[in-house]
Amino acid sequence: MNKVASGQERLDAKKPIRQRPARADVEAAVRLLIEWAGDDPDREGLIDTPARVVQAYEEFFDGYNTDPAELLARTFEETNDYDDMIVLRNMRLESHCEHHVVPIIGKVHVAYLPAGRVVGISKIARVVEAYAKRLQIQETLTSQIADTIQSVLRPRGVAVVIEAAHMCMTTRGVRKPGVSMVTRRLTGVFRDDVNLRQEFLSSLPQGTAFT
Ligand SMILES: Nc1nc2c(ncn2[C@@H]2O[C@H](COP(=O)(O)OP(=O)(O)OP(=O)(O)O)[C@@H](O)[C@H]2O)c(=O)[nH]1
Ligand SMILES: [Zn+2]
Repeated sequence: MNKVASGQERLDAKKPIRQRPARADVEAAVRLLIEWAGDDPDREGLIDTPARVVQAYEEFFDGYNTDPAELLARTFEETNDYDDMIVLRNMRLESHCEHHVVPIIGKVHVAYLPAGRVVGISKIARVVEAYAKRLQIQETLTSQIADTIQSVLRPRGVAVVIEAAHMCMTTRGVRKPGVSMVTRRLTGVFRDDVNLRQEFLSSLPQGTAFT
């Protein structure tokens, strides 16, 4: 098992990153937002909405409760010299933009080249979730996923590509539906070896962010 954090760091990771405000205060804040929208928070259809929104936030932002590095702590020695690319394509991305707190919906593709040890594939998807379920910008999300896998698993290289639609651009503001943003982070051999990088990038499905 890789060493990923000291005992104290591990204990800290189980706590939320920040002290949370009281639930009642947050529900009161949602009431205010309903009034700001122009509606009556006491009408029947809205009376339970503050509680629902607070609960939804617990789901949307559950990533703050998880230490992504810890998720990769259990690795398996690969004894048959498997040394080629391992690719997880088409992981659905559901995140929220840190500027407007509206959804970012897309796809995440992750590849790594192992150096003796491999990780359970679901753990890669869990790392994606742990960072996606936070307030994000796409560039940061992309880098965090790649850099965590690189620093904990220490493979020969990691490649992360994200293609996503930002609701802050499609449903408000500039209102450009159909636009997707593509970001990528390459480490190790994926950064240095043009052919390898090309092999990975050309294996990715194109234009799939909205499905
Ligand atoms: N680079 C980057 N920008 C993002 C991301 N998500 C949203 N944005 C942009 O963040 C910017 C915030 O700009 P501001 O001028 O501060 O906010 P705003 O007045 O609401 O901007 P508009 O969306 O243009 O109306 C906007 O251009 C968004 O499109 C992201 O993941 N990465
Ligand atoms: Zn936004």
